[in-house]
Amino acid sequence: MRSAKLYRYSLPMDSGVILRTQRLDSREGWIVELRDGDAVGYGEIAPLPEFSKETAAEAGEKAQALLELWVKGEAFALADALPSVAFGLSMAELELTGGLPVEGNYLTAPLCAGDPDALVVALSKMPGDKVAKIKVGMYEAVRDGMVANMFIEAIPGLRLRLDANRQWTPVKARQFAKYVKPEHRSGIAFLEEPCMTPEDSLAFAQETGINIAWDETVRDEGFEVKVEPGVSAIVIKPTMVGSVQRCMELVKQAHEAGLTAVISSSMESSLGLNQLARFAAWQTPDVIPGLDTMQLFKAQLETPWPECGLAVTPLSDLEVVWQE
Ligand SMILES: O=C(O)CCC(=O)c1ccccc1C(=O)O
Ligand SMILES: [Mg+2]
Repeated sequence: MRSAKLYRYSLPMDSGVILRTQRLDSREGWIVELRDGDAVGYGEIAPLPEFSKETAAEAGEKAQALLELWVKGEAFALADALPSVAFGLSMAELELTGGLPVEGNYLTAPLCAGDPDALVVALSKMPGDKVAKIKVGMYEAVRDGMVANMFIEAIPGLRLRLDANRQWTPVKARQFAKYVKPEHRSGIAFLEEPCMTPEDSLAFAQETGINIAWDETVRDEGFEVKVEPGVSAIVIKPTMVGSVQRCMELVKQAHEAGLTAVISSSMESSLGLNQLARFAAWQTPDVIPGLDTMQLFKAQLETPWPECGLAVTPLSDLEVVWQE
């Protein structure tokens, strides 16, 4: 006997969270609960404003329509579903059927969105390989270059991930590269999406010897994983990419092409983030995932994130918007 519930959540965010042009005061999304006999599975559907194409309202409506069919015994038709809906429903089904291993990789790459000193502290506590992620492209490219240099010099063995979110013109990208000493360039594991177009980013990688990674490009129409000079990784954000099956296919293609696949957050709640940590441990066991986004929240949801002291709202406190 199948049954399902759709919960609505709204979680307060840290006051400084800015997404592209807008401040994000609260994170809005849906949790699906699937039941079949004694088995239960959860999934999170939370389009990210300014990044996802769909809104939370649209995703909620589509999810409900698919859930209505599912409780009647039909399979989820996810091929044309909105990415966030495809991800949440497929994840809930995977958990329901016992397909998602319990063990997670909670050793995420510390994310620096502002204070470099906080990052030095986080890195000094990090066991094993030291990997960190820094957002660039928001201020002067020259400053970004100096910050990258400084970290690589200060922390031996650091593998730095940088992310410009397509902010630079080729000229600005070159200004950045000029300030990263040639002997330090290999300390940059990759720079995500330096330029506005993939063509300019590829040219930048070849010109500078700095490896790049695709993130936004992975979600572009017609994207295919391929071997390209200067490209070392693809970043997979399941909420923006789609079903777990599609994400697994991308991981497999990346590995076949000799690329690193990095599972990364779209600022899911602690419930979704925990599932991503489990997904990452399973699908990309040798790679540190990009999941350091709990620091952007002021509350957790249902499943606590390790070592996060924020209060946890249980699912039972949420509004159930639909159930059958
Ligand atoms: O990838 C990570 O390490 C953290 C997540 C992250 O940077 C991110 C989170 C939400 C939206 C966009 C991005 C991004 O990679 O640009
Ligand atoms: Mg990115």
